[in-house]
Amino acid sequence: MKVIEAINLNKTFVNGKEESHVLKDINLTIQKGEFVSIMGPSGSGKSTLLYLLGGLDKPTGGSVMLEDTNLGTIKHKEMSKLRRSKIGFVFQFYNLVPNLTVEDNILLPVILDGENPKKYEKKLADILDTIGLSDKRKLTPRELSGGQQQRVAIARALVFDPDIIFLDEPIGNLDSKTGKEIMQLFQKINIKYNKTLIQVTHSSKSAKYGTSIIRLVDGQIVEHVDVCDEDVVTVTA
Ligand SMILES: Nc1ncnc2c1ncn2[C@@H]1O[C@H](COP(=O)(O)OP(=O)(O)OP(=O)(O)O)[C@@H](O)[C@H]1O
Repeated sequence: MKVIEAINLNKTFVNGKEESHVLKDINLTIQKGEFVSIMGPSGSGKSTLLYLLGGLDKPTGGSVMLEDTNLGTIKHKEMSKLRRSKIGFVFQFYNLVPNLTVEDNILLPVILDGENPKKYEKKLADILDTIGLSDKRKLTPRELSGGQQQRVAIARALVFDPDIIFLDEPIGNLDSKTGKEIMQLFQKINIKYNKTLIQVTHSSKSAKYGTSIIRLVDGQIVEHVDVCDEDVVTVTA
């Protein structure tokens, strides 16, 4: 089943008199359950593409369809609703609130949404178990390692049980051992929970935890290929 489709997608930034045409006629389809890695040289438009696919920015031409919804024309209020119910984001820097506990950071989207966090107690316990931080729920981010902080950010992205999770260089700030553990967690989320994941990465090692690779060069897709079976890093969940 198709979850995201980009049709003749273009993005041009205008700074004064200067125009930079960053994405050029991108056409792509992402299927449910895919774990896609967007790769390419610095400045090729990877993050721009991720933000357009996730509805964080609007195209200047063409469209992004999330199932039946056109993200370019959707109203602000509907987009906020969609973000809560269907889409999660994890960034390179964890963006946690320093003086809130692990559990309050995870439940922040629920609290901001005006919902009763008590209703999410079971969900919270399950997510803490998935990310392996059940015993750290009362700590604050400064009492955690970088990898643990990223796990909390992942948990926060999972709280509304989104279908699609967007990852912008999610292990870019971590050492290689911790990065590997986080990639294994994403693979578990992809396989065990059947979530669609889309990540921007510079690392071909981390791309191998996924199912396909999109290569961007100068704002154009030059390749969208499956990760070869022999290359896939398989984790026993
Ligand atoms: N808001 C903006 N205004 C103007 N130009 C922008 C804006 N955002 C991105 N760009 C430009 O678009 C181009 C692509 O940026 P983008 O961040 O998508 O690339 P990237 O492939 O993710 O790069 P990197 O690997 O270095 O993070 C760059 O030249 C950047 O300067």
